[in-house]
Amino acid sequence: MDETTKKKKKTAECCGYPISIFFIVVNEFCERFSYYGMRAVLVLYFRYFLLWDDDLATSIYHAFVALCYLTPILGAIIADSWLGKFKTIIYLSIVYAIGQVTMAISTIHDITDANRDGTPDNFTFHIALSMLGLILIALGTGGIKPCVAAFGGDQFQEHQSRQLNTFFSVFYLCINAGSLLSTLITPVLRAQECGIHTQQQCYPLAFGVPAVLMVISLVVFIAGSGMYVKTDPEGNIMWSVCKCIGFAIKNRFRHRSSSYPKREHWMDWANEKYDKLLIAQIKMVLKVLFLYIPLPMFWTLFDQKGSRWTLQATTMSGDFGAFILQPDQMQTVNPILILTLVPIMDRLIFPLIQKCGLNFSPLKRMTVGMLFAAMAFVSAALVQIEIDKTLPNFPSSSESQLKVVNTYSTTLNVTISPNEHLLIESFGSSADYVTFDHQDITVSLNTNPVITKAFSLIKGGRQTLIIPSDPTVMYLKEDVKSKPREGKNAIRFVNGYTADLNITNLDSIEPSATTNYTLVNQGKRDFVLRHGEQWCEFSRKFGFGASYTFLIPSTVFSDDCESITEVEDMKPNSVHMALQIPQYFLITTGEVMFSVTGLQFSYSQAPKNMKSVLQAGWLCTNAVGNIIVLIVAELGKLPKQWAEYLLFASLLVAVSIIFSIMAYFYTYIDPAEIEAQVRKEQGLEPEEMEKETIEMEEKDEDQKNEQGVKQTKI
Ligand SMILES: CC(C)C[C@H](NC(=O)[C@@H](N)Cc1ccccc1)C(=O)O
Repeated sequence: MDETTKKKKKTAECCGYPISIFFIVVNEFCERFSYYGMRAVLVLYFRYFLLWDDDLATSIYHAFVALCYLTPILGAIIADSWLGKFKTIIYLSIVYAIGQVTMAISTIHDITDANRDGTPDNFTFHIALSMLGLILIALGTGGIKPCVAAFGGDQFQEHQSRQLNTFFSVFYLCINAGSLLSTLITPVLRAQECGIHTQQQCYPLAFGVPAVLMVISLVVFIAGSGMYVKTDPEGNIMWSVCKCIGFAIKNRFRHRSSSYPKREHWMDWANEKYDKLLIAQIKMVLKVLFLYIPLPMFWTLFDQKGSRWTLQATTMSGDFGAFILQPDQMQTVNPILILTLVPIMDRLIFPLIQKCGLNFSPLKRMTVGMLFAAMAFVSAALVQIEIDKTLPNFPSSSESQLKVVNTYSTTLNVTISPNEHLLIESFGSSADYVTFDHQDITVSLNTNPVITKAFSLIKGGRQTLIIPSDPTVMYLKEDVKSKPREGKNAIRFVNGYTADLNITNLDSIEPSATTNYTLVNQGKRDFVLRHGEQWCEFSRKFGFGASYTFLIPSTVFSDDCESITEVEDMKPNSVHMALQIPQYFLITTGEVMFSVTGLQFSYSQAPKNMKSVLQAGWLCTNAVGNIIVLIVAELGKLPKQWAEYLLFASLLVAVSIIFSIMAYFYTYIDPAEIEAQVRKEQGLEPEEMEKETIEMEEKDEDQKNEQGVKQTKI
């Protein structure tokens, strides 16, 4: 039975949809849960389990994401040239599940924690195992990605073209439902404590649940195997494509003299040796791939949601009254909006546009999607301008900033050479930082006798001059010079008490000493101060992104911690995270128009034996977009973040103009019809041809109207 016949095999239907689709969308839901769930805790695993620094953790994370969108090419080649989509999905899902299990095992600290101190003793083992796991996951997730969407499309018969379009929307909904649930659940699992010998953050559970979901995904897919329409690969198609293109180029070069008549298309130079059908199919694929060239720019903006926009959120306030939103949780707005916008677009907006007689063809939708993404970045720039107004005035690389804290018993007159005079009361501080364009300063205090001391400030840094109860030992302490990470608050204590103090979660602190900064989350936090039998409790409510120095006086125990003074080194964030919602709304509207349409378009414009290849080409635009983000991050940025957002928005507008011109010259095709025409011209399979022609006539006209199809002969 050849493939065309298989396509006509009657499949079980429910409400006009093939029942097999149910297994495919559930499989996609579980797979995306597995992928995004693992991704949600990956950077934290690198940072706090493997103890990598921020730069290494984020670079490896982005490299992994880019790899996940490069491996689709491999999966597509295997599927279209060798195993077929069904077997490729099964085999690569097994690789994927093994990868997830390997990753989960690599996070069990007890495996190498011989001394039972809660940290692994052999990091090489954990790094090697997790890298192996990640490579297998990238192979699996990327490899099956182009096959699953195309395999879903294959389940539909010719008369189900409207259902086919809805399938791609439902498919996208499942992706986002899976990713939304897992991004909410896995961080909670990670926050649990577990372990055999010592209780630690529960990474094995956070990675284990995605591994289980991947196994379920595989089982669900296998469960549907009796119902699928399975198309066999037609030999090593990719190799034939490469050879055919190579021959056309060589042949064209050999006949470059003007004495040879021109051919309609450069691929026609392969006519002498290759089948007309193959040449026609290659032309279809190349036309679409050419159209994809500008598309990575969309993903370059889109993928910055996870990086730049999350960083932007760390400088904002996430207090929504009824709940507190962490900066990285803001990203879940995207899948939530997808779940609401896809049905609205499909059921309301697109039909309405069609009713108005406007031809909103797929390529027009994609162009508008790009413009929405550009508007999202303009919105991000406006929000950034608002944030910048509230940010502290951090020192430039040539400046130094200094603040003075006085824990001496009386008010002091502090003179900082050459002409800075500050009057600072006991257990108080200078109002704000003083900026110097030189590093060497001399500080004089109006004590009796006058105390004078020279200091060298840090270039580009912020410091506090701590004047303790014995001012002769005044000293400099380095301050935070950027907003604390993840919207947390940086706090520290100066011990003005006469003896050592113990403070909850901090090391013991000597008299006159200052602790290093500790990061605390938003909300009410309690600290217990102890010295021997004496203790008192001290509570403070924190917002987002502030920094404080708490001055502990000698009377701290007699007045039950009441006299602790708070010095605000950095104001809490005041611009609300809700202001990011418009930019999320715009980028998600853009995503629905661009990504869901692109998925459908890549399927509908591909010849039947190259459906996965074109899906892989589509996913590759995402990989290139991710790589551009990496390069831009490395190359440094514009001095102002809002300017960078505007630059990206303008670049995308320029790219969308180029894309719209390319789209104008693109003629939509029905690959099946073109293949039938070529076969007819070749005088092949007359019976088969007849059947196809009848079916094509029966085909739903709606799709053509919807897509603005202009049938053409390649
Ligand atoms: C890039 C892929 C083609 C598209 C797809 N991604 C999405 O649908 C995102 N909206 C999912 C998401 C979830 C959570 C946070 C950000 C984005 C995919 O993964 O297949």
